[in-house]
Amino acid sequence: MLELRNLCFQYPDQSEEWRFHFSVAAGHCLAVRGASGTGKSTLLNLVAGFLAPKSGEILWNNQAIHNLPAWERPVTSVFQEHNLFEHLDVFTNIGLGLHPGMKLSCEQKLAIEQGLEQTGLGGFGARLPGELSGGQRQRVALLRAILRRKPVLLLDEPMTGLDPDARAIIRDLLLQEKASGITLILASHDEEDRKILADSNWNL
Ligand SMILES: Nc1ncnc2c1ncn2[C@@H]1O[C@H](COP(=O)(O)OP(=O)(O)OP(=O)(O)O)[C@@H](O)[C@H]1O
Repeated sequence: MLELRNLCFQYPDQSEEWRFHFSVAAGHCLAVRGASGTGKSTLLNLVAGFLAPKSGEILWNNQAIHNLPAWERPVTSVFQEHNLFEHLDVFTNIGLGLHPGMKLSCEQKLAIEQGLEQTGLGGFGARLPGELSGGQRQRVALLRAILRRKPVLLLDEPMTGLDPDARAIIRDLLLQEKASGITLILASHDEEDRKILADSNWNL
């Protein structure tokens, strides 16, 4: 279970203060709702470890994780800026998420190939990100996050720019992740996505 206990955050020199207090069970999805600028990305950045809280705790299975650096947390994220390496092909972009030196097992290589097929990107492994559409880049970023197999997946508007077919593929993928026990936090403006994926909501 992921738990935020009285987590308090404020940007330096800003008056607004956020307070988060909720829990999400393993295999469940919490949707974060709120208008633009209300703090959805801020919340995800706190859980990911890219921002430090003023006070409060983040726990994973009752162990405090808020003092751990981002790379040691049981968390992976897909943010709006896809953060793909532009000079590396799709396969390498995904592979580097699994092993920073690209020392991949046969199973991992197979999982990347299968993931590409499953997300409609079969045969795209050798392309550079600049040779993909926005929606295709989004799928690569999602696949990279999913294949890292971290217990918590943070998603900031993961469906933005996807056509209905790609959207359905990604929704199915995320439902599969939930069914396999992955915990999701989803920031999304889209009510249908939230309806299909979320088990609970946090309103900002
Ligand atoms: N680094 C920062 N320093 C100061 N203020 C910031 C910083 N980043 C974001 N903010 C402010 O914090 C508030 C929340 O921003 P955040 O990006 O979390 O909103 P959001 O709900 O994700 O918005 P959107 O839906 O538009 O992505 C906004 O008012 C924003 O201007």
